[in-house]
Amino acid sequence: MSLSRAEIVEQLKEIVGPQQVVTDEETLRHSSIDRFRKYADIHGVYTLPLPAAVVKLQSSEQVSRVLAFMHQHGINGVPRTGASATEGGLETTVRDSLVLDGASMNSIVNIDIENMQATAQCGVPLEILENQLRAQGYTTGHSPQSKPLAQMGGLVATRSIGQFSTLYGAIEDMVVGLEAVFPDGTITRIKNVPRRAAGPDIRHVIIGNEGALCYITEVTVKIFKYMPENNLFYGFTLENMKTGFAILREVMVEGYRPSIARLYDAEDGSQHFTHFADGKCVLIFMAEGAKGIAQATGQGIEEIVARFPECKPVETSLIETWFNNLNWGPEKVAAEREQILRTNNMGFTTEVSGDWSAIHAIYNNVIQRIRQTFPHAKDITMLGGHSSHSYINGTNMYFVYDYNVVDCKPEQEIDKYHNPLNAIIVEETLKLGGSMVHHHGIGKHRVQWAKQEHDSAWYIMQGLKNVFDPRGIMNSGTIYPNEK
Ligand SMILES: Cc1cc2nc3c(=O)[nH]c(=O)nc-3n(C[C@H](O)[C@H](O)[C@H](O)COP(=O)(O)OP(=O)(O)OC[C@H]3O[C@@H](n4cnc5c(N)ncnc54)[C@H](O)[C@@H]3O)c2cc1C
Repeated sequence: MSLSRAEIVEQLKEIVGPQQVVTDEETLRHSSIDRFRKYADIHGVYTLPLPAAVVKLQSSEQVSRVLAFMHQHGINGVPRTGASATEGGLETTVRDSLVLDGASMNSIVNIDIENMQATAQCGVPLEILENQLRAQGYTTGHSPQSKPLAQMGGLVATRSIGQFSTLYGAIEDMVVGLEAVFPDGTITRIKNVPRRAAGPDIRHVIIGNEGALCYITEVTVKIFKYMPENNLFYGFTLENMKTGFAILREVMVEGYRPSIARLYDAEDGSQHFTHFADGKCVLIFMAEGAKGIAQATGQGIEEIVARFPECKPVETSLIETWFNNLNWGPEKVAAEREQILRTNNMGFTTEVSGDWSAIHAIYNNVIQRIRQTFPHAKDITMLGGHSSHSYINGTNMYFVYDYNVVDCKPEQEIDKYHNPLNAIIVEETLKLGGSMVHHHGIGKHRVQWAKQEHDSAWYIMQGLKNVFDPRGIMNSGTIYPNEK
């Protein structure tokens, strides 16, 4: 027989101690959502079932005991660390869920310069780890825009990516080993080695699981030498996205690895680079690393861009200024809330990827379909996007859309605007063989396309869920559609 809400809370208090179990209404409301429902949140409207409690976890052993308790009684849990999620991964859609907060597990366990790796608990904010490393002349190389907010567990759980990905890779390229706890309470540790061929790479069962398979408690990542004195910046304006994609492709195919390689369309470019975009697309690069490498990379980029006469260089200090103000901390989140309340105008993003032969068509088809078919297109105040992470075989497209919220209650906003716009972007991407999600995770609002995204490989995805979370207690409705 299932436990009542009061029984869940009582038994949890016995497991972790009463101080660690938070049940005040205000905390529970804010813990029932993430930034996908930021409009409703700003207006104080919460429509999802409130969790029974937020559990402040202190150790892997506690995580193990709590998961085993949930597993035994069929209680749904939503793992959380930095709470910067944007795709509904933190929404509590099941009654009497528990929010499993790992933010207090925040020790940097080891910085191992000899072996160029750092180990941190799941609740260590990336910015804290990065600052400690930089003080010693090293870097994680990971720099998502949410660096001041996000923590190591969530960064790994979402397969996050940072602004310097073209050089350092995304989080999956950085993770050496990890510790995680599975729903039956098993604590498992994947050891730190440079490489091995001992069967499939099981790190990938954990990286990107979005809390739907296991709880990440500790992470070891690679570190790199930090040499900002060698950074070189480049910026260009150009007429069209097609040329921009062609340049990005050339840079990647010729083997250059700038840390930043970004292409903005005219609308997005005007938003970010008001001081010089002049209604044009914008292409920017940063070269970094050891001096010789940074200079050779910069020279290579200049040579490639020179083959495209429509590109006009801009003063490099303009790019550096933009770069230094890119990240989002709590103050920008607060300012955004205030602005949305004042203007009723808000913005969202949807990030996808495609190979070189598809990406321009994905970009065009999405923009045209939104402009021509979205019933509330007149409320859109900005529609565009950028490519920010390139690979030898393709790139991503990060669509950005702002709109005025007109004639709808706060709780209706996502269905009137955000979800239909998301749907167009996902559908157009899947049609051309791309991936519907490049780096924010599937969350709960792209989950209806998860099977289509994976197609016949869904067999493997489903197998993981069946084996590791047979009772379906881990973040129900995230990655795996809720069949009930
Ligand atoms: C302003 C802004 C900018 C952003 N920029 C970027 C960017 O540049 N690149 C990028 O990749 N993302 C970006 N994001 C998205 C977000 O920051 C990332 O997804 C980040 O990795 C989430 O980390 P977090 O600690 O905040 O996780 P949370 O928000 O707490 O959780 C995210 C997801 O991971 C799960 N989870 C959290 N902790 C654990 C754990 N310990 N074990 C298992 N599952 C867990 C949660 O259940 C949830 O599904 C941005 C978000 C914002 C608000």
